Amino acid sequence: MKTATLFTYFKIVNFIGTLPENINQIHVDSRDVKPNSMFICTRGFTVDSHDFYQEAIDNGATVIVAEKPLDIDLDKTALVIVKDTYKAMAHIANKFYKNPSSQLNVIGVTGTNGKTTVTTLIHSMLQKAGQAAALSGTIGLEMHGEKYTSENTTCDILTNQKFLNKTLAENVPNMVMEVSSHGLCQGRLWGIDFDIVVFTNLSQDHLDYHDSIEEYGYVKGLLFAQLGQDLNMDKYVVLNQDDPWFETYSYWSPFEVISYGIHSDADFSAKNIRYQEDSTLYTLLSPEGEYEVQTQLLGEFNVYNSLAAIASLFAKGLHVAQLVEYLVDIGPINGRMEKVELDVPVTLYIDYAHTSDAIEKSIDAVLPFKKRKLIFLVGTGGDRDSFKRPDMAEKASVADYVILTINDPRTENPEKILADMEKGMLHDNYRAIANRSEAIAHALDISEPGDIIVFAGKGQEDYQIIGNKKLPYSDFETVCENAIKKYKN
Ligand SMILES: CC(=O)N[C@H]1[C@@H](OP(=O)(O)OP(=O)(O)OC[C@H]2O[C@@H](n3ccc(=O)[nH]c3=O)[C@H](O)[C@@H]2O)O[C@H](CO)[C@@H](O)[C@@H]1O[C@H](C)C(=O)N[C@@H](C)C(=O)N[C@H](CCC(=O)O)C(=O)O
Ligand SMILES: Nc1ncnc2c1ncn2[C@@H]1O[C@H](COP(=O)(O)OP(=O)(O)OP(=O)(O)O)[C@@H](O)[C@H]1O
Repeated sequence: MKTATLFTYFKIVNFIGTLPENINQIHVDSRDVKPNSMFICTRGFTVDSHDFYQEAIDNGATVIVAEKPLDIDLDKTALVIVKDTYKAMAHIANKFYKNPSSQLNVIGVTGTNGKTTVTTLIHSMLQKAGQAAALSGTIGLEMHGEKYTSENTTCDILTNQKFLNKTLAENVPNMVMEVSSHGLCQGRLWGIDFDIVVFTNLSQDHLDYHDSIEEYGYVKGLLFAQLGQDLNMDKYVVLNQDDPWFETYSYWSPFEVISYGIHSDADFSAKNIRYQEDSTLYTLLSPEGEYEVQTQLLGEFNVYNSLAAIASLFAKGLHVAQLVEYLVDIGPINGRMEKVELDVPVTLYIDYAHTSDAIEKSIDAVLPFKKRKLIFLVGTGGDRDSFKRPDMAEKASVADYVILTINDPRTENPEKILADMEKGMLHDNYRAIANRSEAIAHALDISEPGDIIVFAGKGQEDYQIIGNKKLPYSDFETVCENAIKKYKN
């Protein structure tokens, strides 16, 4: 790629040295730089990578993009000074990777809860419709059945553009992306031309990062504004009409809104919902008529998620009758209200609920078929959003017996995390156990045949972060081991 062509549509403060004719790669981490690369310095939350330019040069960088003059040998490396390296990176990456999103059908899903579920449903349905699709989100990146790990739910600018470029190069026409508020706030989505944007819901989360729930809501709304203003494009906004942010988001974009909901007169709505232990049934009212829907996903929240997925693909031109058929065969989403298939006399679910709203919804999902006790194990993470802890415990108090534990302690004192949660408990029928494996063992130990146990907080994750170490850990394995110990010996 001709280096000079990458610096258009933003102002250069100063060019120093001679630009190489071409560069092979672009990097933001000095440790990853390869010969003849561009290294873009950024002011991060923890470090300022303007401090690592020398390492980048030692690794072969021939162009450094920075916000200030740096003391470098200009014979070998050019220095390009810009006002804002994040914005410059969005422009440079977009050009370097050939603006891939403009040639793809990109669907972005945002909201506090349900992003992974909705993106996975859309991805699965597209594939069933014979349309190849790539996926990016909390579970990682996926294309043609191959999975790649990612650091974040919403990747950084370079990773996004690179993956979109690969999607296009491999003739995959669709990209389904989870869009987090951190991603929007940090501009990780800048340069992505979305076609359909979807909103699940908004409730309290991430208030360690956002100043208020209002700011959090406005940041999420950036996704709708990001559809742009070119009305020659076939673009849609898919919104949950039952959510208080519906009205606000509906005027953030000029593109047509397709609504869904249960308690409102939405374009896609669910009536006559029947909750069962292994499936959920409802009548779907849609612009293409009435359909009986059956899904293996449990609970009212998954009725919303399935409506969001169906409405999004209707926006893309697929027929509702077909979408309803595809849905029947889609199994539970990894670690999201997923039943543990074991021949034991208790019913066990692994869930990823880690906000108070998700905990409420998770409990609501199992109450309709509760025969004996409901034991709810709830965890929260260390070093993150301590405000939500009492609320989470309060919502969990609806269960007959609650076990308070920790998802990832990180560097925070475990006793402090548990004490924060205990403040919200509404009854005394609970135990606080910091060690997650011991907490799970206790849940099974006190269980009796006929009980339901929900293990919330870790979902499918295969690690636990203790201190600064990421250690192998699995709720599935721990639950199975203890269930077998209790009921099979
Ligand atoms: C607080 C936060 O959001 N941090 C994000 C931010 O990292 P940062 O600014 O702290 O990076 P940094 O460590 O200061 O490094 C700055 C730069 O120096 C570079 N560097 C660093 C060291 C070195 O030796 N050489 C070098 O060049 C780094 O590669 C980086 O480019 O930018 C990085 C790249 O985009 C993100 O990976 C990182 O997410 C961290 C890991 C994170 O945990 N973020 C969470 C809060 C988050 O974003 N979560 C949402 C999901 C939320 C949800 O819905 O649950 C998400 O989208 O993942
Ligand atoms: N539509 C919804 N409304 C409320 N709660 C939901 C909804 N969908 C899922 N949940 C709850 O949230 C948990 C996480 O679901 P999911 O992974 O789909 O959300 P997410 O937005 O991707 O979360 P994260 O980005 O933190 O991974 C589920 O296990 C369930 O308890």
